[in-house]
Amino acid sequence: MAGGESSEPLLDVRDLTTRFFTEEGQVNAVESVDFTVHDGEVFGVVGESGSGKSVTALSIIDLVESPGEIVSGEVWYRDADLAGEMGDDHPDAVDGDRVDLRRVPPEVRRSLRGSSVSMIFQDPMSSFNPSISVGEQIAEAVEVQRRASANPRSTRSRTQGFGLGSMVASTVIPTRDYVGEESHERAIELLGQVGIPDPEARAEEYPHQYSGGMLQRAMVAQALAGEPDLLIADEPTTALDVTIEAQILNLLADLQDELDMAIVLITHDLGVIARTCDRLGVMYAGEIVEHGNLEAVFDSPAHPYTQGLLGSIPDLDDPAPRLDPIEGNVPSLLAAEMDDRCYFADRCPKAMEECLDKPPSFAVDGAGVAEGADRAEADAAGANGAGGGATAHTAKCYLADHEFDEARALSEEYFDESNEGTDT
Ligand SMILES: Nc1ncnc2c1ncn2[C@@H]1O[C@H](COP(=O)(O)OP(=O)(O)OP(=O)(O)O)[C@@H](O)[C@H]1O
Ligand code: NI
Repeated sequence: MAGGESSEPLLDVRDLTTRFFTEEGQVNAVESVDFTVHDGEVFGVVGESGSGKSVTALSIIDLVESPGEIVSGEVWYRDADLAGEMGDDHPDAVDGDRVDLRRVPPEVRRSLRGSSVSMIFQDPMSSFNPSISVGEQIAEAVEVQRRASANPRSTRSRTQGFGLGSMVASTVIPTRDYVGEESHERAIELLGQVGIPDPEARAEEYPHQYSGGMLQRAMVAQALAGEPDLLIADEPTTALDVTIEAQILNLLADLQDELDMAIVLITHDLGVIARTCDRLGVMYAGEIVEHGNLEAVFDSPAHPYTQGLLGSIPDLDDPAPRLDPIEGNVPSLLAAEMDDRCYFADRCPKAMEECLDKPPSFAVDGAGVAEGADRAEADAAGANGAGGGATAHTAKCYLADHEFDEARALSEEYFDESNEGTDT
């Protein structure tokens, strides 16, 4: 490979599948999800409630809780140092300067949390202890990362070079006595960086003394403590009013620029996607059903679900309208109730007989994937070092690559009849 900046993605998620094994049955929350995130870019994940956005995020950083389980998939993360450390003991987890986080020991995955990949959530209260001052908690996060980066990550050097005691101390949140002055100073600096006025004084305050927007900023500061390369933000502005939302989105954009951090931004709001993202994946029923760069997906959406979502925000400059999605219901993700067909077919105005088979991922015609000599041009045009794969516009929909044929359309009654029992 030529020198210069790596064209390999920072994160490459392949065939990720996560299920919950509940008493009611198996829930297919995330089904064979593929996407990449490149250095310094914002990748958006959009979809209705229950489509699998949060479970996708939690799967990447290995925070899925029982009865959930990641049943298959690869999560390739580019980190040359880590790849070097893992090479001897876990050769199958390493490919060049990338590491499959699914194939390294769990303690190695844990050690990356905060320092390489950080996550912020909709509810900042969930990230803070109400009885400890905000500054103290951010200082703790700084301290934890400081210790973690002072210790080599690999299991071998950990078990050989350090006793079990120091290994535990480095992974458990230190008590306040351990938090050094430097970490406190850094915490105040971070609060200032995320736009908290008078950070020195505000650091002393407790979470309940912060407004929602301020606490959201503080959570961002906490997530930045380990200087991550990738920030996963799950609906970070959903609970906020429009003005504060805009401020937080601007803050994330500034930080991303300043720190050259990549962001995965999860939202159900296409207006937020339009304002912030370079590329996006549209999720429906646990799958990414359309994927491409912002212009491609917004200008020529291929999946009728995406078309429906976009139809519900007629004016992108007016952030007010909420998604009022397509008629019908999000399907049950219980495996026993899922038919082996396009999951959107029963809500789709253009469903055809072909949609009774599960659609593969089609390249949307005329976009993203160029032929022959144009290919190199298309790759070169894919900025940010993104290759053809990253710029490709794809959709899991027969119509992405075929004309709608009235003669093969499924009548509306088709699904009503096959859903008998739900009617009165
Ligand atoms: N702990 C759990 N036990 C069982 N099922 C779960 C659990 N957590 C999530 N699920 C299921 O996984 C599916 C995907 O949920 P997820 O939270 O990822 O959706 P989402 O797209 O983030 O929705 P929202 O916009 O409401 O946050 C849903 O069907 C949900 O019911
Ligand atoms: Ni969610």
